[in-house]
Amino acid sequence: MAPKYAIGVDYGTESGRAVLVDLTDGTEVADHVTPYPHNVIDEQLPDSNVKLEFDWALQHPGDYIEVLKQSVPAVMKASRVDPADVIGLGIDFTACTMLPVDAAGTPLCFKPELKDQPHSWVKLWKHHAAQDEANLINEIAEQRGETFLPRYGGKISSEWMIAKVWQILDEAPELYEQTDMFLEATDWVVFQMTGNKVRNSCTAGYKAIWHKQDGYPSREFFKALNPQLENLTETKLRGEVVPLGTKAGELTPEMAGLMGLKPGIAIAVGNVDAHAAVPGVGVVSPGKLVMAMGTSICHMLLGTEEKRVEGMCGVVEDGIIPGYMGYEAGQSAVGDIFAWYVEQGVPAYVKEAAEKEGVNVHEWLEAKASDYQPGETGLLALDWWNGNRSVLVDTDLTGLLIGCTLLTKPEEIYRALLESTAFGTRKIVDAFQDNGVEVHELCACGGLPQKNRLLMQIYADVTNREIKIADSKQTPALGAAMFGAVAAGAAQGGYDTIVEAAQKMARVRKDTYKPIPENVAVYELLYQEYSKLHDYFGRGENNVMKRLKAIKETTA
Ligand SMILES: Nc1ncnc2c1ncn2[C@@H]1O[C@H](COP(=O)(O)OP(=O)(O)O)[C@@H](O)[C@H]1O
Ligand SMILES: O=C(CO)[C@H](O)[C@H](O)COP(=O)(O)O
Repeated sequence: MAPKYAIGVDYGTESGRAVLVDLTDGTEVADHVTPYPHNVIDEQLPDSNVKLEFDWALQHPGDYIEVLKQSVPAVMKASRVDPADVIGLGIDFTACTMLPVDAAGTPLCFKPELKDQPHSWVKLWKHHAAQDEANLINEIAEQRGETFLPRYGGKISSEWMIAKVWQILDEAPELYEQTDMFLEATDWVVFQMTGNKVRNSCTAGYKAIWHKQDGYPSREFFKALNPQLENLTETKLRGEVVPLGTKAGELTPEMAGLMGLKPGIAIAVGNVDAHAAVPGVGVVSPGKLVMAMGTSICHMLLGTEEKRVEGMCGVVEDGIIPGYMGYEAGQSAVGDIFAWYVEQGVPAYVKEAAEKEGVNVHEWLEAKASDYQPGETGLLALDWWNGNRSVLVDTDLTGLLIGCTLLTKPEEIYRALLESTAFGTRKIVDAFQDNGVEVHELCACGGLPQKNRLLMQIYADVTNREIKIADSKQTPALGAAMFGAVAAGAAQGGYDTIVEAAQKMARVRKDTYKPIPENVAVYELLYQEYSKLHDYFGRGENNVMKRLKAIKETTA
């Protein structure tokens, strides 16, 4: 029989990419990236004078369709694979990236009369302007002794569905009324391809407080937030929630025409980028922490029991791999911090030198920073440039760099920023380990492990654990393709379970990053200092970051 193929489409923060995968062994035959034409909308609405407030991050839903229109035909063309041999397609997405739609499923921002209303647009995962609502959700849930709270590390994040929905109700009540449903963007794109509105258990579980046995929180809880939210889950969040790997439907003839595929192929229910990466890197059993390392890091882990872990993003039964508890934690900015420094903090001579040497600024700084030993810069940083997702769960926290002198060099600051993110990951590893969820080894995927060797060695040294690296450059997309193959099923040339698909299709590289004992010892000392700063600024002893933010908001 001719080999069969599936396509995985990975929707990242700034771009979407499609990968065409051979189902016999996971070979990535072709890939193509489409940058989102509108990128992240965080200053002004498109074709409008409307300026956005601080902490907003929106997207244009049309950009997601553009990825299907450009990247899918591009991989078909490059591979010369016969469309008849493509049996399934899966997608993964950033989350919670959500949007309000009308009864026909049309995004409200597509309506001319609503396009100038910021709340009609897609709220990207890193939209952090619903922190007030998140704080109240946590306060009220705690007062009421809601049993869901421990499943989310004790705090519901402002990045998630309920805080974002409530912000819309608070700030744009008419738009809330006009909304027929709030959908995760991943479910909306699947709806575009199949005509079926199906909610996936992964985003519902991690981002919308849905539980396999208990469903959503009670009407009483929502009423306590705001009486207008009492019926939220039966109305604007209604819809069947189905497990990962389920076939959401078949590709419609119209979309097949746009994408260069055959109508009727199996489309898997939506998934989250980091979660799809777990089978993508071949992890289908406990003890192996998968780090999806890009603009942010998501830390994914399987376990057999539901444990309480401070500040984790969530534990969801079957949330990653069926049969296991799926744990998620994360850091809201990692690559984004390095990007900030490269774009905003580096002197002109660095940019000129990098250009002269034919490397990018990251590469130039990495090479220079590699000449330093751990501790030699005298610097230490807190990695909260975009708030803290785990373990403090507080988007109002901000960055900190300590130890600068008149002799401090850009590469030293760059190294301190790399180290700060490794310390943030160590906090997460320790939180799991200390609460009985074992972490034996780390598996890294995403853009960063391909780009920065120094960063990966620092992570091995700071966590004192070996790090395996995914062989795929597009691990979430590979995982999404696996789910596409499962949606198609073995009878069509796919797989019946995600475990089988991962065993056949995933690979890690032979070379790994191993901790260097001398570095581990110094980083242990630095980590103790990091921990003191972490608790001092992050646990209420000195709320200077919040006070500065409050002053900024009143004077802006
Ligand atoms: N050489 C480098 N070292 C460290 N970070 C880098 C380097 N090159 C790019 N980055 C960062 O990588 C991030 C993009 O990661 P990537 O995995 O490609 O994207 P995404 O998170 O959107 O999927 C950006 O935040 C960028 O600043
Ligand atoms: O919270 C998430 C998953 O649960 C986001 O999707 C993620 O943090 C964004 O990913 P990336 O940095 O790869 O764009």
